Amino acid sequence: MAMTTTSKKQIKFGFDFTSVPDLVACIQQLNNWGYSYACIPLVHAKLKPDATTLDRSALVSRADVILQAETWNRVVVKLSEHLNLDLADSSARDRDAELFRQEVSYASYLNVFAIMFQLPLNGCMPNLARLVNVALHENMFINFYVRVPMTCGGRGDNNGICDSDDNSSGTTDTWKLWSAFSAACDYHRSVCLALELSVDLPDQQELDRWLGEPIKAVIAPTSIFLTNKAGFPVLSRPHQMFINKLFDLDACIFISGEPNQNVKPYFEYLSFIHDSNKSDKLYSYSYGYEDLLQVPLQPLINDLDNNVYAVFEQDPIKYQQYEKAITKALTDKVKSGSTEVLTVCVVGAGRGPLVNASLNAADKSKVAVKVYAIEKNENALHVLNYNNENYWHNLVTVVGADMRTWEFEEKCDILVSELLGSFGDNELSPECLDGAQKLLKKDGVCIPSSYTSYLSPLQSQTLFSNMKMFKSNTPMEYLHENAEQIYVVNMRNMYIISPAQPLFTFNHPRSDLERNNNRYTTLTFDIQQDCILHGFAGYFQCSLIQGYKY
Ligand SMILES: C[S@@+](CC[C@H](N)C(=O)[O-])C[C@H]1O[C@@H](n2cnc3c(N)ncnc32)[C@H](O)[C@@H]1O
Repeated sequence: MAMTTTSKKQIKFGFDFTSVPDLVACIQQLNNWGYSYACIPLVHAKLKPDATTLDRSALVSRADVILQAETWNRVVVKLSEHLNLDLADSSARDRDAELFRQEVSYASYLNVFAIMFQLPLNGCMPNLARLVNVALHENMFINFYVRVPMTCGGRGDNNGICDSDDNSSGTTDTWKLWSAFSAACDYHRSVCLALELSVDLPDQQELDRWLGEPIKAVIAPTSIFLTNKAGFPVLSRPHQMFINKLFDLDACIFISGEPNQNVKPYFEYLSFIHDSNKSDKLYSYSYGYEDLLQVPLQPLINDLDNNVYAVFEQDPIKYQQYEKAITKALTDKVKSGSTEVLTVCVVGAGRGPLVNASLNAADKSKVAVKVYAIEKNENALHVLNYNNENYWHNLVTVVGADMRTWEFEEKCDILVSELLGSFGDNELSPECLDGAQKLLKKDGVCIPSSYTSYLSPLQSQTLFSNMKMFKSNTPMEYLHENAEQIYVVNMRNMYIISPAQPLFTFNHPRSDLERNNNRYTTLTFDIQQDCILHGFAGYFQCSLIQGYKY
């Protein structure tokens, strides 16, 4: 595929042809412009829109052999616009249903990239949804792109289409129409959104809400572009900002306009704004893992392997912050009059990055320390012993034990750990540290000293579909089990419905060790607009030592 390659990711570009008298010439033109994908009507222009014949063998599309199979894989075909599957007249409805079946069947035979159709803006679509479900049931490899204008006046020149006589729902909110349709298709992962951008963008909230939808294609009409002084197409600032967010979703961007105009500059301009968008280091690090659900680790029950430790150790920020926090704790102790050798216990030491941080901190603060590394994973102990001999000059005491039950004659001044899950306490840090607190002197310091989990309501059809399919290919089979599970995920295709609120806070050391760690609370969120609650997004904030957060 001829796609734009940048250090960040590839963008897919295409052109949306309104009619294609000569398909080979059209694909040639596409290549000349540097676009990769073609969006074309499936049915040849020779077939008049009002044709009623069911025998379209000579008319449907073109013989598939005129294009190579891999070229068809880069084609999105548009179903006939005149099909109306929800007509009251049953014979006309049945005729259109048969034409729909034929077109979908032929598109599926061609192995096209996707099948596109317009969502009826009168809100009348139950039979369309039924036929889409039937088609998906019969052919699991097809993808439907449902073309929806982001605002009601956004579909080409058909301004005010929602006000037409057959407007049965009376709604002008195209998001609601899409949402109802997608629910009628049970949020099937092969029913995706082709969002048509409008000249006037809706307000920020509505824009953000679209980002929670499975947008796989974006139709950018040439009419949304402005012309700069040099005569080249440019986008307004709000359009630029929105399209940059769409690039992140990996959607294919289709320019739509007159094919006889020079459309190459549109593609060049969009590539330019994509490349000038400042690159996000973390994003490129996690590229390919967006919206991928993973079950959180349970390092207390399961012993981690070396790959997992290696991933932890790549964190560019965390260990620097720990080193700073341990340095502060050591200097604070010395300032407060302590002259003896200070004892640092690293509990859950893994392969030793926090031991390194402790030794570095001792060097920096010029405080004499005695370091203990406590780890219950017997395999990680080999690495700790190796590091001790080869790098730590045998200055560290390596202990194979569970921190909750280890008997320690002395007490330590500083208890260092990193037992936090993505939601704070979900890897049982509070329970482990409560058990380890007996290792700490009365005036000892815990690093981290506290952490708080945060929660916000979330709309994301993509995450919801991924959740449904997590344990099986049959969405219903494990639905409830899957829905009760928490996941670690790098979220991209989502909309945060309301800002996050703090949930549970844990402090260390605790004065009320007799209290268990069960927590229950209720949060109330202020919701500004209609949306679908698919789940909750959680994260945590941690204070290593007062004044330090990561
Ligand atoms: C999230 S890992 C962090 C490892 C290391 N500190 C790092 O930053 O790479 C947590 C470690 O704590 C260990 N661990 C968990 N619970 C423990 C317990 N109760 N006693 C001792 N070690 C424990 C696990 O085996 C694992 O090595």
